[in-house]
Amino acid sequence: MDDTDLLDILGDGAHGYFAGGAGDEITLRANETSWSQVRLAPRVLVDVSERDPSVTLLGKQRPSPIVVAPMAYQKHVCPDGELASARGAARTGSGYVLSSQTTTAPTVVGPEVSDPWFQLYVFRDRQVSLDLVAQARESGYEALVLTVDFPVAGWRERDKRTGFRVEHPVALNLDGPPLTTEELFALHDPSLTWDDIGAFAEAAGMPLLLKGVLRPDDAERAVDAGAAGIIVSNHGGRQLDTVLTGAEALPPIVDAVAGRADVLVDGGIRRGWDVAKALALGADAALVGRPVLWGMARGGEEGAVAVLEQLHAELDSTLALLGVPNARDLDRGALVSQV
Ligand SMILES: Cc1cc2nc3c(=O)[nH]c(=O)nc-3n(C[C@H](O)[C@H](O)[C@H](O)COP(=O)(O)O)c2cc1C
Ligand SMILES: CCCCC(=O)C(=O)O
Repeated sequence: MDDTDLLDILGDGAHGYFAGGAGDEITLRANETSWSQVRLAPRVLVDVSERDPSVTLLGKQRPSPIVVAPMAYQKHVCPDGELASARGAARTGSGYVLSSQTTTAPTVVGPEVSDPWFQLYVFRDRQVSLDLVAQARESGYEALVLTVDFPVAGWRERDKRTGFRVEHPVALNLDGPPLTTEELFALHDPSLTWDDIGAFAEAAGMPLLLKGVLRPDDAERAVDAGAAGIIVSNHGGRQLDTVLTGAEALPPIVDAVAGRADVLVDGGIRRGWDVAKALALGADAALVGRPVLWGMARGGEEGAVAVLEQLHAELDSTLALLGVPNARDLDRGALVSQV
């Protein structure tokens, strides 16, 4: 996709923050290429006159396996911010995860989309996190996504160069002058361990998913700690550069979890056939991040809808051409080999 316009729309600071990754951005690039290296093996002469993309997540049928990933500070992308992405998700039957680094309150976003999930960061001031959990519970969120790959920020050279500053992230009640991302990231609690997970699971009062898991042993530990789901993710290549990709990490994690929890994946999913590959490798759903932001940058809510509609149309085309009309029937038999 030609994205030369995004720098003009967003400016150097915001563009660097939203598009960028950590270090040399090796993982950022690998996220996309590793999906393209998974090869599909279509079956012919299957009746594909009716296709069904629905999946089951947290025990409930969902119209689509595509979920909008939690992403911070969306008012820097378009004026409606998180309302644009949430409405885009609602209009296309996509799932939605609101970031706890939101620029629109959870209470405002919640009613816009059915069964949204709330992403939580654990801040040094744990009360701030617990207050966010309470807000999410009261405004009808279905699940809590605890992100565990951000004890400290990744080494983000674009932000260091531009000094990008964030306007008032509402959830943190930070009035006062805009803060650099480094100042905001320093609010995270780097001392969080497995011992703390139980307390958040209890406070949640709703199913808990752990986001940012890349190892099967950690996935098993998450299941043992009571997680209802695992999100296999390297944070869009923004944390530790040169870590493995979602496509690489997914199969052994699916095997280790062995159906005891839902498994989702993200990072570099750009096309409907990437979504199909994620499901074929054993994921229950796939999260999409930056493409939704690029739609919003170009056209607000309508732009988010356009991106999500195209992903759904591509998935539908993939189910037909692959000879697997129901997304829930995708398995490794649809693939030549794993990455
Ligand atoms: C600008 C930006 C902000 C993000 N903010 C958050 C966040 O607040 N919480 C979180 O758990 N993940 C966050 N992520 C990571 C995404 O949820 C997701 O893991 C990743 O972007 C998926 O990769 P993709 O952008 O290649 O689709 C952010 C990603 C981006 C690009
Ligand atoms: C303080 C967290 C900021 C959002 C985030 O997760 C990211 O920029 O990747």
